[in-house]
Amino acid sequence: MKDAKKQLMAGEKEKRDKSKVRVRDILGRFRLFSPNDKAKDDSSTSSSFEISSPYNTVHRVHVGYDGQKFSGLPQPWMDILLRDISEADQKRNPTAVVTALKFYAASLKQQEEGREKFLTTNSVFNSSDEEEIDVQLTGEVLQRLTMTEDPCSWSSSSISRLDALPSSASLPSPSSSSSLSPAERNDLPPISSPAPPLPPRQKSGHRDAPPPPPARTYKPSPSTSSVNGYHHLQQPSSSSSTSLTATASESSASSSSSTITATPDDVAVVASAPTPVAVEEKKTVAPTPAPRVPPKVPPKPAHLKASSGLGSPISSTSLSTSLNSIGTHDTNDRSSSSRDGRSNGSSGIMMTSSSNASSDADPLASFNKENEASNNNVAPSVPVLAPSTAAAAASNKVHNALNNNGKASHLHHGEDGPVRVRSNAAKIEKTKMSDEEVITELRRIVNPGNPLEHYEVKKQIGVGASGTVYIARRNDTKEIVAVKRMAFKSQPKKEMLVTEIKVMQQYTHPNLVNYIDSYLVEADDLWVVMDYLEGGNLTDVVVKTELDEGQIAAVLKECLKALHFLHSHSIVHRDIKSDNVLLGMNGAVKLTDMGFCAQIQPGSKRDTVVGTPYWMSPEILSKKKYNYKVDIWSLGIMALEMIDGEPPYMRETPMKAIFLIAQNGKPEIARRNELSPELVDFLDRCLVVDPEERACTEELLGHPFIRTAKPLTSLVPYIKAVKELKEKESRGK
Ligand SMILES: Nc1ncnc2c1ncn2[C@@H]1O[C@H](COP(=O)(O)OP(=O)(O)OP(=O)(O)O)[C@@H](O)[C@H]1O
Repeated sequence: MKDAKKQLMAGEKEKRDKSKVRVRDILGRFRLFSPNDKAKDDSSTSSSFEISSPYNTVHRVHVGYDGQKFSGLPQPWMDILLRDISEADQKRNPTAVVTALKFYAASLKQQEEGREKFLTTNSVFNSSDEEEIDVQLTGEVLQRLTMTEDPCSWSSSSISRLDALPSSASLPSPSSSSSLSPAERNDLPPISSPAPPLPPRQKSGHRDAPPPPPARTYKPSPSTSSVNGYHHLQQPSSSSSTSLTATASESSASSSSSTITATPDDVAVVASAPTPVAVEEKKTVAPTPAPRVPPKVPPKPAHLKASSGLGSPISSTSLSTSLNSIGTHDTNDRSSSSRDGRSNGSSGIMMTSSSNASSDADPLASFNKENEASNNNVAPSVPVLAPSTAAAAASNKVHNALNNNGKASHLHHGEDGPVRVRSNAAKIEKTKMSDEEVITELRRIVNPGNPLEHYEVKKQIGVGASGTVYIARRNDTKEIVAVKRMAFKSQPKKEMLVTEIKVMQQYTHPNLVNYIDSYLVEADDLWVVMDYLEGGNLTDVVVKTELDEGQIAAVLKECLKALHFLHSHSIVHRDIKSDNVLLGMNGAVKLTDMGFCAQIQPGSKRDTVVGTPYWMSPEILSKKKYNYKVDIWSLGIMALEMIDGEPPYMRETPMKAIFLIAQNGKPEIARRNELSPELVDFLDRCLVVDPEERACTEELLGHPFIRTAKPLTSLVPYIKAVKELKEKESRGK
């Protein structure tokens, strides 16, 4: 290995001397990223755990925690948990374990659907699909957790939920609401003791550390047999749990639950009967609890005050709260909830997952809304078809969803004339569009005709999760473009592709990869034609070379300009990482991959889990409400990528990485002492756990570190060197 590296280095020495490109002495991550290696790596990491994939199935895993260790997990999960997170660590921070388990559960869902993006360094699809996977903690777990860890870590999660509570709501939380969770303790060490030290990330040598997990292609371990404790329960998709209300036994660990208690995040602690039955929990009416003194509810943030009506309470009879139910908050039938948040005689606490943003479950909803709103300084709205078309039906669906989102009432025409009906009295319609509707919508936004009449496809340049990217030449102008071709019908998240095209069509900026055309050939072969960025992606550069601080500042400045543009149009990118930064041979730096973009109305927040674990902000991982500040966190992680060649915890398994992010919050800056104070401060402003305290694009664009940016041309020798190295590598194969 060392010899090969020496040879490679020698071969490039001459050029490097000339261009002074500092080549990184680590190639592992890059190699793992090669599409050819993908299948190999996947197969090497897969084991024998297989889960069938019935439609509309709820998988529920009831997890117990006795203060010492987790129980009730299927054995393969337990094996992975023990392999990745030591018992001591589990004990130290069970909440972080739960966060990791939630992601693991979601990864199984992804696996069932044949998607392999989850728990890899590739992007994670949003969690609206994950609502049907459910990890529930049972028994004494809440009580134990609140006793064994910092009790305030639970309540801090509740704080974010409390934002949406009616101010009169009481919260009989066992813990104080004033303290911060581990994840919120910015700049402080983890709760009880520090996390296990990370492997040192020296420039050279750290790749020779103990064998790392397959970094870019991690896949959860499968098993050949069905597993204990893993239930498949048929349930209509529309009835997926969306309540954030959670219940727990209050005092007696062995008795059935008698008190409704708010729990952290979306963690459902179902009735503490020894063997709870998942689906029935929704129908259970908890006995009326003894009155409890409500703790002080933190003041509601100003941006939520005006929208209390949006936080339509969810019935406490919806006891089953999915760990993965976020992002589905508009699908509940809230008709049974009364105004004060109580229902069916239950005196449980009502919490709502509704944010005052539109649904995350359907990114189109917000987009269509945006289209309808006049946004003249950006781009023309997408035209609306006649109501008789399927597109109009889809559009109506979106309208219904928006109306039913608690934002508007509508007129009901009864015998005695129109009656204004409260929006939350109407049945909420699930906003998810059918495949047919999505295709109709797609047809509406793509160019008509055959792309082969306009473009000549030259050669393949890359393979992504959703399709293959080619170089092509435009017949009329002879311009070289990139074409991404996707088999649309087999895409797991068709709406996201439509979203991506819409974002690209509507928002053009010098620091975004610009859209040129799109076509749908024979209802399946989707072409998206865009700028060709010959320099490839930033990942290749950060893995193979070491940029200096001036160059790092130059890249960050360009990314910040793109983010500033997106954020000022209320768009959050949600998947910022080096893989999604493309480079031109002239040093141009452009953001790509708009599939996860979402519209966030100013002042509002979202809660769908979207992104790529290693780059994800703590608030996304812990399923709190978030806003555009998530991009700033990810940008900080990307800065660390440029410094170290990889994001923090990259050498850990994804499960452990999620645990560590949830536990530690802000990552350790391994080479802090080697960095300029300006760069350290820049990182410190991006990697702030509390998003309210985290810098915005405006602040960062004026940051002293960004002012040290070198000209973009300084990147050119690096981009060229990497291209040559890659070509050499592919010739050697
Ligand atoms: N406009 C472009 N110009 C040059 N190279 C590109 C362009 N778009 C993508 N690529 C390259 O093609 C490869 C595949 O890109 P793609 O966007 O499909 O990857 P992905 O992000 O993994 O997939 P997906 O977007 O489907 O999740 C990557 O190496 C990327 O750098």
